Amino acid sequence: MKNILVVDDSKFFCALIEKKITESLDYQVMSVGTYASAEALLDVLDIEQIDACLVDFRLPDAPEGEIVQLLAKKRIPTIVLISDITAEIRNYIWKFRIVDYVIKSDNYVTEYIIETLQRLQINPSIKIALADDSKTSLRIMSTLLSVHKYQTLQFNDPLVLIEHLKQHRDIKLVITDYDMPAMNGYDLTKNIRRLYSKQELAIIGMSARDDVLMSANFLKYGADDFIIKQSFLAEEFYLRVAVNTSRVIEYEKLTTAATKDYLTGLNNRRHFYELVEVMHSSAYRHSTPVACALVDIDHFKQVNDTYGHQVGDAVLTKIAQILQSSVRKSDVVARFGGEEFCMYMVGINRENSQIFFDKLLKRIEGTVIDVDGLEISVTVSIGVNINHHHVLDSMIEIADKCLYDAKETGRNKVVITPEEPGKA
Ligand SMILES: Nc1nc2c(ncn2[C@@H]2O[C@H](COP(=O)(O)OP(=O)(O)OP(=O)(O)O)[C@@H](O)[C@H]2O)c(=O)[nH]1
Repeated sequence: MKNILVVDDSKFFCALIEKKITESLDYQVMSVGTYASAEALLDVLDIEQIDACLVDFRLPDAPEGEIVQLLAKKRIPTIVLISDITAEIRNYIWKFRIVDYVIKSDNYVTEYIIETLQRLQINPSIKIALADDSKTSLRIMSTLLSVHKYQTLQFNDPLVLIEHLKQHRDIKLVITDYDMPAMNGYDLTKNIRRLYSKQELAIIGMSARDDVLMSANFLKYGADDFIIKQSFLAEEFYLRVAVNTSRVIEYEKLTTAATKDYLTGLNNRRHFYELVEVMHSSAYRHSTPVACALVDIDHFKQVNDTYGHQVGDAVLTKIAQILQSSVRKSDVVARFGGEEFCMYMVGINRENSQIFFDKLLKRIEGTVIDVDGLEISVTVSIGVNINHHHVLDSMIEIADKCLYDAKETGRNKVVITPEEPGKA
């Protein structure tokens, strides 16, 4: 477990924030009240184990913010607590590349700290692309974002960025300058919007131009936000990045909840139908061979009854992984419910279906599933329909009959639909 170091001489505040952090985050909290004790602790601790630091700007033995400098030297992400912010103090603390500062008297303070710490946990999985022809701008933005632990990719050519976005769908935010030789920010925004909706990827436009229309135009072409380079403030930049990436992540979570099985991460039954209906009608029209298989774990009730539901869940998750990793990207695997899975594969003939499902059966039988030291093996029965029927539900119904035969005739076996007369 990662650690948060709190340096504050108020015992009340330390107790309050420790309670809030341990309630809502997977962090262990260490608290000290002085600069000297923080320094002594940092000398003996493994810095890698400290995920973030929360420090009071004014400590009894270091009243001028010396603690901020100490933590910056150790490169620990730091949130500064302060009760009397002035322009001078603000400039001083930002020099040390802090994560953020928080005004202590504010009622909202603990909530804001928790949100910021939560973001520091999530941000390493968020990829942000930066488009700017100025290497200095790219470096400044990338450094700022790395303090908040975001992953960044830098592009000085917008055309290269567009190609990258076509190949990789994991970028959550693009921050783009306006003036670039190969393509301006408006055109880049328009091009990105042809590839991604606002829910899938956010865009922030940026410009140093003194043009009042720039912000409105960026937004009209599909950007979500705009930052003026001249009045650039780190705290504003971070908030805009956080708001825009959070929106995309929240949408992604909603989509995942609607389409994926919560336990195994496979497609759920509803999404299987959404994906496969289209594939199947095309395969049927073009007489492309398909295999529709139902896979059911044998005597799964016994696993639950003997070892408990948690072990049962681990077994389901492992089998799901095996099924998903056995097929091509173009095939669809879903959990249909309970211990039953459905697989739909395009372009596989009778001979290859037999080879594929026999191999899958053996792979599952030979897998030892380790659940906290407990070693379990299971077998599956598989019913496969490779005969064409234009209705998808009928394809599945026929596979289900084969599965029933596999169960009835001994389990741990594959039953494939017999050849249809006249269709050899
Ligand atoms: N752990 C766990 N168990 C589940 C889940 N969904 C369904 N089950 C259990 O799966 C078991 C299915 O049992 P049965 O339908 O009798 O089938 P079986 O024991 O596999 O027997 P055969 O299919 O005939 O080989 C039941 O005990 C369900 O409670 C789940 O999400 N997690």
